[in-house]
Amino acid sequence: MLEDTIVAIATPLGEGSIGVIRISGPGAIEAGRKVFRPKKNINWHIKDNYRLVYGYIVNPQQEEIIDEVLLSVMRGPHSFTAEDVVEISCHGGIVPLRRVLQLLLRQGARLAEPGEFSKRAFLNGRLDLSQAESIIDIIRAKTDAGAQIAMAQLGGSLSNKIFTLQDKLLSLLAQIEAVIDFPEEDIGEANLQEMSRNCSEIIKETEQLLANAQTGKIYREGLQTVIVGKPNVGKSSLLNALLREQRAIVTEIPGTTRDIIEEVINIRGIPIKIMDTAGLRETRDLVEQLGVEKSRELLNQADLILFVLDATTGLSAEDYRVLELVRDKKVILLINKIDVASIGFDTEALKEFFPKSPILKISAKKEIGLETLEQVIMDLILEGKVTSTDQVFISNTRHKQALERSMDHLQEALQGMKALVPPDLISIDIRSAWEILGEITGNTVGEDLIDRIFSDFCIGK
Ligand SMILES: Nc1nc2c(c(=O)[nH]1)N(C=O)[C@@H](CNc1ccc(C(=O)N[C@@H](CCC(=O)O)C(=O)O)cc1)CN2
Ligand SMILES: Nc1nc2c(ncn2[C@@H]2O[C@H](COP(=O)(O)OP(=O)(O)OP(=O)(O)O)[C@@H](O)[C@H]2O)c(=O)[nH]1
Ligand SMILES: [Mg+2]
Repeated sequence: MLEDTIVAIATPLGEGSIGVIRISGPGAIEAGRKVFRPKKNINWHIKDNYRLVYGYIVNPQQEEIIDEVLLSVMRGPHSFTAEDVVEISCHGGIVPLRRVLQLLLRQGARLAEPGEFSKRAFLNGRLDLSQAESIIDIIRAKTDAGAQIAMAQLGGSLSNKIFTLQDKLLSLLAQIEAVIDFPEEDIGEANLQEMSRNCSEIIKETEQLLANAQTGKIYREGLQTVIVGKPNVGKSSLLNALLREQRAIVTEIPGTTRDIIEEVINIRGIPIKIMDTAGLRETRDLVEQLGVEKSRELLNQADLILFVLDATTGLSAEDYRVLELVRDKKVILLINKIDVASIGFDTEALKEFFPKSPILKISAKKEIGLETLEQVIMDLILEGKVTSTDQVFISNTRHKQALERSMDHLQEALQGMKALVPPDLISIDIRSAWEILGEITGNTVGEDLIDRIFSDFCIGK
């Protein structure tokens, strides 16, 4: 157990109906006792946890009433941090909260670092690392589905999966160690086959987890969508139409947009981060050049490209140059300005270039075809999969990378078995795979990583 007592304002600073201050640690109850005057005389050492008591926060030196509050005591280990916790619900304004906080700091509590309550819950074994990380995902969830996935993770869905994989790795390791311990016994063919089978099984399960990582990430972080195309095709008009707001400047002059304009829209529950970019072309204008450069960089990180073409001009060499840049991306081709289009657009040529990409005819200006576009975006994101949010989702890049590294070792081990590599070498890979999986739940991580993860949390969390 940690020795010091921490305190923080747990609710956002601003005008609210109530604001909560949370104290945790061995001195929490003592600190609370010194500043709280219950309205009715109660025995402070009440045994019933979770009782809400009405009273006042009083500056003990001056007998000055600072706020009218409700206070609760949660004795460790039956609390969020597994330590003694006191919560004070004040009136939700900056001044009462700050004054109560100051008062508690004078009683020997220290200001909590960001994420320190959750970190204590982790260090005290109430939550593992992936569960603790899910808390921040719940807070930052942008949609219902995102929150649901994070809640499942808080419930231990991912941890359980990882523990199962780790168990299987340990069994495999035991098999291999047996061979190492008794080197005189040849690794029989049957034995070897079973080890390979078990290893392949674990690889398959890891693959399955990784397979939905992309969808998980989208639910968690939203979909990075970039609108691209040559100048003047109507990219900014499209952004405005999707936002239903005149956000970006639209003119008939090619090269209007220079900076990246970023907004989030909500398409049927999935957060879509839409970025309007400078039209891609060779240019002598320095400012425009920088914009073009930024657009190109953005393309690499994009999950989805909305490629805008101009129906009034038809396909040009310039279009092809830009199309070339997004060849290996998820692309939706939009033929814009169909409200005035006179030229027949050669969609066959486009289809050849992008056989898998949907082609839609729209008018950003007249708002034609936008609903279809939203539907197509949804279909493309979910890839026709009916995603039920109760499967185990990998949504966090840290978890995904750990799985991938673990996978590398598993592949190496499997190859080793097939190539009759000495078993002690194979066991090193299996051990590494096991250890890396432990980074997800936190049973094999260093202090540095733990500090880094929790410092990303908000203050008071
Ligand atoms: N006021 C308040 N609301 C809150 C929190 C909090 O700390 N304070 N939470 C914080 O983020 C979340 C709730 N999380 C919590 C998780 C565990 C325990 C807890 O006391 N667990 C004990 C007792 C369980 C039981 O009664 O069975 C335990 O696990 O031993 C409390 C809150 C959201 N709402
Ligand atoms: N008729 C018609 N005109 C459109 C449509 N969409 C855009 N325009 C016009 O096309 C011109 C360019 O529109 P923008 O949205 O600024 O084009 P852009 O692709 O953002 O241009 P840059 O920022 O310069 O790359 C403007 O005059 C728009 O009004 C459309 O669907 N129909
Ligand atoms: Mg523009």
